[in-house]
Amino acid sequence: MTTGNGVTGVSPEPQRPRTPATTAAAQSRSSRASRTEEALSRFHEESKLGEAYDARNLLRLWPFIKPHAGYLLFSLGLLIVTALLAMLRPLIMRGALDAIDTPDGLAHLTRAGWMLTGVLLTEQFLSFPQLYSMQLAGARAMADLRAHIFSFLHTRRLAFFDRTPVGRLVTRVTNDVDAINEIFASNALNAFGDLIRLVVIIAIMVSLEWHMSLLTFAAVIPVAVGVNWTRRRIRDAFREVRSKTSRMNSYLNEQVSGMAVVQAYAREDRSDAEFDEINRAYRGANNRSIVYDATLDAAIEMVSSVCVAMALWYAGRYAGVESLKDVSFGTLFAFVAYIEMFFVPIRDLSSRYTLLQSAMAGAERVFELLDNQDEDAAAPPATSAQPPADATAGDASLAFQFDGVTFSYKPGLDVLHDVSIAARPGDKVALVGATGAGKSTVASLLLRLYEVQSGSVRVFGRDVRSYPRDELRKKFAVVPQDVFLFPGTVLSNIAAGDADPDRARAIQALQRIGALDLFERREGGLDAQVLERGHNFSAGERQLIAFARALYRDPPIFILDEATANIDSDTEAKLQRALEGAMVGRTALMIAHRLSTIRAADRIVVFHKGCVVEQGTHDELLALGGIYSRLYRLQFAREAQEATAPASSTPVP
Ligand SMILES: Nc1ncnc2c1ncn2[C@@H]1O[C@H](COP(=O)(O)OP(=O)(O)OP(=O)(O)O)[C@@H](O)[C@H]1O
Repeated sequence: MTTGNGVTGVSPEPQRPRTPATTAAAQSRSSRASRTEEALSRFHEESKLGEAYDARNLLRLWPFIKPHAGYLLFSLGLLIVTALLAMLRPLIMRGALDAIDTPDGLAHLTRAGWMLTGVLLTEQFLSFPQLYSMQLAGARAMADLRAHIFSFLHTRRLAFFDRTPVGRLVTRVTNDVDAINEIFASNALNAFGDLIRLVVIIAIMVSLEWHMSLLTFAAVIPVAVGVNWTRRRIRDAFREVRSKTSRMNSYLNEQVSGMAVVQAYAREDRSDAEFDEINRAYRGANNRSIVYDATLDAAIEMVSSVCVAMALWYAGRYAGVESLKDVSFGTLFAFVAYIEMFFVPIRDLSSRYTLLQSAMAGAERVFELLDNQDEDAAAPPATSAQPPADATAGDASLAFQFDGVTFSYKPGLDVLHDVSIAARPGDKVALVGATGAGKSTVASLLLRLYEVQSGSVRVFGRDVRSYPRDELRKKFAVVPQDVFLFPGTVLSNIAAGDADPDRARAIQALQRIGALDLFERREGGLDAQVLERGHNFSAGERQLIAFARALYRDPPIFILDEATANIDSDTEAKLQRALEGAMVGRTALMIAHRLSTIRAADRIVVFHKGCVVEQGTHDELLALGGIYSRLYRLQFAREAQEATAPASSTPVP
């Protein structure tokens, strides 16, 4: 069900009598809900673009078209030939009709028939390579553009993905590029041929009979007014179509990804209603573009018919007039044919213009995305290892070091405040603190997924901003809380990022965490198929794969974000011991909620509301009697009692 203001609502509840208090509460709820809707809609809907289309956006496509320009030129060459050939047809007919009363009139007619056949066949014969080469150029250029956008996305910082819905990005790479491709696929570049045709037709018409030509040309004025009137509206309609497509893709992406929650919370009806709303908006935007397009088409068709009628009227009215004496039947026939031909390129030009508008809308969106380079220029240099001007040399004997780091995802809302942490090579540092205290953010900054606002983050003495991206990331292996698996096999997932997976190394990695048996028992073993997002593996199995992936990578620093959260205590105990061996000599940053993780640490850093409030060993912090000791008493002490017995009795694999 949809409310009047366009906000989707759930199925109606039974009406209760409303007191002033409940009404006020309901109003406040509804205004909150509509604010949320507005915010969501702002997030999903496209930003408003400039008033006029910038045709320069189409010129910016040239680098992608240039490598395939040969096909394009070939196609345009053929286009000129076919356009000129089409012009010959009425002239051939005129010759035949004018000669019909002469003694060899029939022979003329037969010759004209053969000539027409020849012209038509040549046109058709040439139109295949013309269309084929045009579409080939377009398909290849657009494939290059899609590849460019995709690699461009890889250079964006996470902050960019935080504020851009996935559906919008999908729309850029698919629908918007398709809209540009329509220039080639629908032969919009035939506009070039249309113009040539128009010029030739005008020249022929004037040479045939200039009075009647002027009547026809006068009709161009209402057509021009009509085209101009619809042009703006079609452009706006196309912009809206693009925007609604993007919204629909975003919504579909969210709903399909969150299908488990939708079904578990019986949210299907509400989702249907929301989708209905988006779908209706999309259909409305499409309808508007269709209406304007059809109106323009019909108007041009009507003007063309009126012109033919006027030409016939003129010829009939002034048949005996001196200046028209030489208008033969053949000329009149050819003239009427040229009037119809005259409006074809005009009509085609307007529909090609419509396509061009759609393509420009697509190009505008694509380049809007590609232009955000400055905003997200935070992508680390790919090759240069030059440190930024404000980077100072750090202590090279430290594996990593946070020095007075302050960071916020949104301006003014500090998530980390003046954080200083350091770890020597081989140290195991645990970050402890309440939910939302900023622990995972520390890990993100270490990988330079986000940029610090002040202070510095150094890895092996070097500011992370001075590292080429690949070099920095190679120093880490991350085992996140929520493991992402790519479709493929267990082996390809363990060897993620490795084009040529090393099976022996993957087996060794699984062996080291004591999970080889578990995966070998599975049908297919290491070659068992992993479906999208690893849905056919349990959360614990996914975490084990992530551990194996980390060991396979063999980096100097591990980041474990509550990495054993989904593993049963028995397996976790085995894993802990196996990891102790595997991680000897390596540095680890462990984000910990469980005592077992904290126990493995040499040093514990306690976070509270984005600040480091305590640092030290387990015993030191207990003795301090601060936040950690309170946390320990409330949470870990019970866990310790429960875990001691089974954990200590479990044999090491
Ligand atoms: N991408 C993001 N954009 C905006 N805010 C974010 C983002 N990621 C985290 N935050 C906010 O930053 C704060 C710290 O988040 P962080 O994930 O670092 O906490 P945490 O201590 O790891 O929490 P948890 O223990 O629940 O994993 C939280 O208030 C969170 O809402």
